[in-house]
Amino acid sequence: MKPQRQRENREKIWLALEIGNSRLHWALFLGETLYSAWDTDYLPESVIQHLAEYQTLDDLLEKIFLPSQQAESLTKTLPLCPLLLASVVPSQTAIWQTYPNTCVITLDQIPLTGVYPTLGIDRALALWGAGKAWGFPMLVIDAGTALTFTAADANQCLLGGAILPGLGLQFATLGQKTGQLPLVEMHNIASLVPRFGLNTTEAIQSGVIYTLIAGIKDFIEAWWHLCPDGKIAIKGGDRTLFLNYLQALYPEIAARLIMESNLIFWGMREIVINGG
Ligand SMILES: Nc1ncnc2c1ncn2[C@@H]1O[C@H](COP(=O)(O)OP(=O)(O)OP(=O)(O)O)[C@@H](O)[C@H]1O
Ligand SMILES: CC(C)(CO)[C@@H](O)C(=O)NCCC(=O)O
Ligand SMILES: [K+]
Repeated sequence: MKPQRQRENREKIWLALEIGNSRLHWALFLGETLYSAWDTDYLPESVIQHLAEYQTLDDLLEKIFLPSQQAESLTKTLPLCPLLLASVVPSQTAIWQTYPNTCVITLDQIPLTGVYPTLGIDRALALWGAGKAWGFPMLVIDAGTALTFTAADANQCLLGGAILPGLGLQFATLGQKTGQLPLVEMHNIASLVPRFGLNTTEAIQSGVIYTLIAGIKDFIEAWWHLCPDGKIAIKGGDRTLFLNYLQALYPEIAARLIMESNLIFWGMREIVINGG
């Protein structure tokens, strides 16, 4: 085992951080290899400002909650490693720039053509990562805080996409902006909810989930109309739930979906390794 450890240690170690609207998404890379990926809540500003004081990557990872057995002695004596940052939350970007070895990814580093200036870096990176891994034309569905569709043609040119409130936001909005609707969540619901709900919670779950699934199906059909051989990758915190529903309701669509939570990290790796 020892020779392998030595070989790995010679690979460049770097951290990738994607700041989403709900939480932080992390990956630890050894050269081109994604060694570990995990999510955390946002860190308080006071903690981030002190991260620079940690002397080794081990100390840093402990602070950002990497399941400790994975960090192991691999990182014990290494100095703080480069942090590659992609963020769709400007206030958080500013905080993380206080970490000494940070490089913020911007749209101009991604070789997609036809992008518009305010396109989210998460959408661009996920599309680039998916297209580089599985080929273009590619449609990425991000089942995150916002639900997004982002597509590129065979020439790696952005076709565009769509943005709507994601599953959690739809429940939250109903709970917060009405007088008597409860805050509903979808966690731990293994089976399909009934289409015609006979209580308030079931009615909200049905309304949100079945219209979201219908919307996803409609975008996918429009995509295949445009690009019959177009690929589709799905990511984001609600991807499994959506995939389960699609498998039950539209198995022929589900069978063609590529499910991959790390698309943004594949996009970042392309930029680190190949400069795009
Ligand atoms: N542990 C969790 N914490 C927060 N959201 C979760 C969790 N597990 C599943 N989810 C679901 O994930 C969704 C948020 O997705 P995700 O974490 O991908 O969003 P995000 O932080 O905005 O990231 P991104 O911007 O990369 O999409 C919520 O709608 C929620 O229902
Ligand atoms: C749509 C979100 C919130 C999805 O995370 C993000 O990509 C973003 O803030 N985008 C900017 C607007 C755009 O992509 O057109
Ligand atoms: K999001």
